[in-house]
Amino acid sequence: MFDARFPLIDLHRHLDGNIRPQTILDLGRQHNLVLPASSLAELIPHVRIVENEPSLVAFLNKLDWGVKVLADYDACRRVAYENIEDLQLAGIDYAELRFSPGYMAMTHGLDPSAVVEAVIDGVQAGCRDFNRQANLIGIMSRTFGQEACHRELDACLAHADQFVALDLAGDELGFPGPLFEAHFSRVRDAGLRITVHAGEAAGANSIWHAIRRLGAERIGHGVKAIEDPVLMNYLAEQGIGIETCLTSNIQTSTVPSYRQHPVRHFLEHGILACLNTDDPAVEGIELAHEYHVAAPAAGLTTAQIQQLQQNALTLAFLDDASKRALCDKVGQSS
Ligand SMILES: O=c1[nH]cnc2c1ncn2[C@@H]1O[C@H](CO)[C@@H](O)[C@H]1O
Ligand SMILES: [Zn+2]
Repeated sequence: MFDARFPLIDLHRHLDGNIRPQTILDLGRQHNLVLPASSLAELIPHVRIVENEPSLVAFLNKLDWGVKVLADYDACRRVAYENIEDLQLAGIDYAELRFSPGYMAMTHGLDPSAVVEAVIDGVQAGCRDFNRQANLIGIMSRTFGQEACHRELDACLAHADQFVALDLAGDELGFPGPLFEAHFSRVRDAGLRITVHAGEAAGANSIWHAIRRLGAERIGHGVKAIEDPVLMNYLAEQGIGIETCLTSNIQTSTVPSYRQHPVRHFLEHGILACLNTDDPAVEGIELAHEYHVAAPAAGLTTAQIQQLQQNALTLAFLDDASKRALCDKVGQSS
């Protein structure tokens, strides 16, 4: 369904939502941690969605074992490195990998700034070894409150030159955008780009707030934009991107079925929507599934699916020269 002559891009992919079940087992053994299971088959239901969850928060619980095994900085480096190998295995040419250093540091009392360093190190080694291109987006996990998010932001801004953007993720209903205005003012002062998870669990107002008060240029999920025609026009006119994650939206019960997903309306309205994974290991999918299975099931034509692929390049936090270089590299190898 996607065009192999054009770069395959994942702009919304949580590095800490993509920790391999086998790695969870390995790290658990290595550090003598108590896990809910000792075999892969028994572990899977604890770390992967096997049945759609009733809510976003229920879905997010499935990410927890992945970070609970991050007992030291080597473990953080390893999962970052494996994330790049996964890009190669999935045929993804360019990804923006996002992670929450505070969430990764939390269980074993690691220093979030040193977690950032370990992730950068693993990503750089992976990009060399697997001939991939990736940029990093720092996440503030709203679920742990304003103070924790300031500390996460400190850790990211201490390595500001290694990030292209900052994001806000986690429990959108429990911790709404207005709690994080001061944080994003710091992000803007640092000259970083901004994408925000909004309109996933909460409504269209959460998207308006992310754009107007937080400075979002892209919106993660943005499903609820469909409820507000004025917002739909605004997104199209301003070229604000929607990072759509179809399977994730089903698994969190944000939308009842692929067929009822608003992505078709976004495209028909001229909104720059693109297709992404979200948390591939937890969801049990890869980007190819979203293009080949989920997008057709959402009622998209081949032309619309290729539009999604092009929109990802338009929306990437890359300069024009890097975008051209990426196209040239893919064009030459296909
Ligand atoms: O689909 C999602 N919606 C909102 N937050 C998410 C989603 N997937 C992961 N995270 C959140 O991102 C951080 C880890 O990168 C965690 O806070 C996790 O809960
Ligand atoms: Zn996400």
